[in-house]
Amino acid sequence: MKVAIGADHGGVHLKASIKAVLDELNVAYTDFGTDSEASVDYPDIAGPVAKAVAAGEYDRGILICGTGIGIGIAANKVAGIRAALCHDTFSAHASREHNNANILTMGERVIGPGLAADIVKIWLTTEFEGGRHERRVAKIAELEA
Ligand SMILES: O=C(CO)[C@H](O)[C@H](O)[C@H](O)COP(=O)(O)O
Repeated sequence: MKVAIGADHGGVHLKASIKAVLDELNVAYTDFGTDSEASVDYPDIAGPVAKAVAAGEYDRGILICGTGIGIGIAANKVAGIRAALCHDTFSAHASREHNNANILTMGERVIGPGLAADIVKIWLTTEFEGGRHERRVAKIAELEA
């Protein structure tokens, strides 16, 4: 599993703690920045991560901003991306089983590193269930056409 990870200035600290979780899990990742609290625009981080995931260069993406909202909205503009905002473990599980989410978004100004670590672990290890969900995800792709 290869993960692309990125954050705007509102998510740099949570990104650092999630990278430690990925290290602990022996999950390979590339950090697309940003690396300081200097203000950046979240679409400039979401775009490269989302395009790399959509191109198949990475299996999954993790994007963090202050809320997880803007960076997810931006990522979902890229065809093939199903970015899911998850601030609880139930949603993390369901976003994989039901939606086959390929990008996880979170907000550093919303949750702490402990819950975020649990969410990441669940999100990375939960498989897509397929079946009736396959049909629904295919209909999402039709909306992109
Ligand atoms: O949460 C975000 C977007 O949904 C981003 O982290 C932005 O940084 C947020 O809008 C806050 O912006 P600010 O320039 O740090 O006030």
